[in-house]
Amino acid sequence: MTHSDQTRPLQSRASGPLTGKVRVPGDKSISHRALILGALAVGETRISGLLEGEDVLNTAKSMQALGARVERTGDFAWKVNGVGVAGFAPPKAPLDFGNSGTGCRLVMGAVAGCPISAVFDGDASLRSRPMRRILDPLEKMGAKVISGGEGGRLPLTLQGARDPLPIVYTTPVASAQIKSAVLLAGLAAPGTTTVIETEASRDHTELMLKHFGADISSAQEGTHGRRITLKGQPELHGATVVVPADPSSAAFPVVAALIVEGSDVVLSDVMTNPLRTGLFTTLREMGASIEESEARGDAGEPMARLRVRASKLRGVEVPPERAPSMIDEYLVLAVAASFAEGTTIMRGLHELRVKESDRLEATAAMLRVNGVKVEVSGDDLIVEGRGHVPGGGTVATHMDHRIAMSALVMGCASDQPVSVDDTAFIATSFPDFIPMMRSLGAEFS
Ligand SMILES: O=C(O)C1=C[C@@H](OP(=O)(O)O)[C@@H](O)[C@H](O)C1
Ligand SMILES: C=C(OP(=O)(O)O)C(=O)O
Repeated sequence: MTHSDQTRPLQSRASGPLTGKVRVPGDKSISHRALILGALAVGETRISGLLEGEDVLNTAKSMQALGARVERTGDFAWKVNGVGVAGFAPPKAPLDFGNSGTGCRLVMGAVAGCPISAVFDGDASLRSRPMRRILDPLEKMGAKVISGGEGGRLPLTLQGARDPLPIVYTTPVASAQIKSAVLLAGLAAPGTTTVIETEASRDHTELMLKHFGADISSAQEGTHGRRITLKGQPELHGATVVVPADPSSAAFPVVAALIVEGSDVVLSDVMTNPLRTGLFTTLREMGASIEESEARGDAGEPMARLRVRASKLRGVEVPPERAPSMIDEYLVLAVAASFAEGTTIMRGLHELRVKESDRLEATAAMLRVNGVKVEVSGDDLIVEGRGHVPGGGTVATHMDHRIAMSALVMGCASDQPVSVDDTAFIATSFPDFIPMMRSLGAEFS
């Protein structure tokens, strides 16, 4: 899906208490993986609660272009009939992943294990993001880059391996996308593919591979790392996947409820995989009232109901080893930190520089233009909280959904309204964000 070129500005102003019960959309990481594994399995996969955001819809289209049958059977309900491991057919046209790093990089891994070539492309944001980190291990496994931009940038043509080799690979940065690309290519290789990460990243690929019948195991490596071992050439069977609500999307109403006085908001079915909940841990350390109940799980992914009540927050120091478990949440944490009393120091954020935008600089700019004192020091972000935010600024979103949503959350409680230049990219991950926030009482106009 190509993104609409029309920009959609919006303003957010302080409202009365936010109240109500909502279910944010399905988890983006799990939605991509359900479609990809469904396409690599034999038989039928049924997915409920799929995120119908642009990023995931682009992955669905790419699976179809590679030969799987992908059908929408109802609201958030999808059916995939797969082609089997290494069974992708050559796509007739370039695969367009729009704004989505996850879709593009995971599908590169899956294509690398098939004897086909495919053109990978995306929007201006995705074209600027590094792909060498994916291509390096895939080339070791036998895939080849036929053509591509500088530093392996999109658009590029990848030729998959006829006889993929299993490898032992240590990821150079904590990245579930790198890990997943290697594991998906490793499905087609004979023998054992091993990925070692010195800091554990989200493990949805491992959990879902197991759910689809792969022989995969994971062991502790050092203090914070993991060693993942996958036996190649399994027969993956179609499965039923229930997608829990996305904690990275829940982050926005959670922070809004914390900073708007008198708020009391309930979020159902939020995924609570510990490799995704660093934001909730940090907010609790800051004094946030976030109560968890109705804990349950499906296919190894835990979920719970969260009740969030407005809270007085204080500044904290966030250690660098927590970064992988909240990598997409620092923008909205910086908003919470702006409303806290005292300094919040977030350490080890180098990976934020290579997301949909340079999120380290973009977050600092979002705060600065709204009167918050903030500093970027190397890879650290330092926010001086003063208990209130002046607001009054216009935030540049840089084709980045999470900047747009964070800025709108900031405006929910700032002294003056906060404007954003473009909300269009919110549709990549949280298409109902604006109406859902309004249903809780937010004033967006
Ligand atoms: O694997 C995934 O689903 C994701 C991994 C993370 O990226 P990295 O692997 O680049 O850290 C995260 O930022 C992204 O939103 C989703
Ligand atoms: C970084 C993100 O996604 P992706 O890498 O898939 O574009 C995100 O959703 O914040």
